[in-house]
Amino acid sequence: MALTPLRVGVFGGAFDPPHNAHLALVQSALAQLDLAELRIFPTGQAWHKARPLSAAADRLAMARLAFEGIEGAVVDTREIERPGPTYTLDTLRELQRAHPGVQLVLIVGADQARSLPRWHGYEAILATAIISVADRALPTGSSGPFDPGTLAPLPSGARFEQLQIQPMDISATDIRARAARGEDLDGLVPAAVARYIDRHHLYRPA
Ligand SMILES: Nc1ncnc2c1ncn2[C@@H]1O[C@H](COP(=O)(O)OP(=O)(O)OP(=O)(O)O)[C@@H](O)[C@H]1O
Ligand SMILES: O=C(O)c1ccc[n+]([C@@H]2O[C@H](COP(=O)([O-])O)[C@@H](O)[C@H]2O)c1
Repeated sequence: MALTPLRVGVFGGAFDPPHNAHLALVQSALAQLDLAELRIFPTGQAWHKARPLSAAADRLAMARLAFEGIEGAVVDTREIERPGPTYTLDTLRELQRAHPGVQLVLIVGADQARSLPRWHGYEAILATAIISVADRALPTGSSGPFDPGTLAPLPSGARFEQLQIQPMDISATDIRARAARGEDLDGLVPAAVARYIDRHHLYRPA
């Protein structure tokens, strides 16, 4: 009888800063996706983002404050430690080598799911991991469910799962702008992250 492989969740992000929608996503993934654990990867060098990220040490410290109290969630430093541009495929391959036989479940918001064909090694990623997609509220207020059929090309054998979360109109971009104006971040980031941003004067104009 074939044993069902253990499922390990993979959730990456700039986390500049981590916010309450990230937290909801992590909690929903652990509740819904039958994961042995969920590994969270602050990005090293985000080749796909135009703006430079905040220091890795700050993003890592905030990710630890945001996620490490959650049972089953583990903050993983390997993308920050790996030199060169951060490619998710490298992370998936490293995890496969370290934990042969596990089923990797890559968790993304709908915006990132739609951009998957532009990711490095797109077809290999879809051959390696199940993609679990959380809907993301669009800034206009509309929230379109992600449809894998709209991905072109869609490799045969690609597997998708939907992750149910309450759509939350929260983005790190908006939080950085609010912090720059000296506004309160209550309800947008965990309290410990808000204190870290304040103490380290993150996102303030120079
Ligand atoms: N409000 C949200 N709802 C659903 N998914 C989200 C939300 N915010 C971020 N995500 C997902 O979390 C992952 C990491 O996101 P990231 O750290 O880039 O946050 P962000 O808010 O999108 O940041 P930025 O505004 O700086 O681009 C991505 O897969 C993204 O789709
Ligand atoms: O590997 C890639 O080519 C790739 C392209 C775009 C995004 N990603 C990953 O997707 C995750 C979410 O990206 P972002 O921009 O929302 O922080 C993060 O872990 C990125 O490293 C990865």
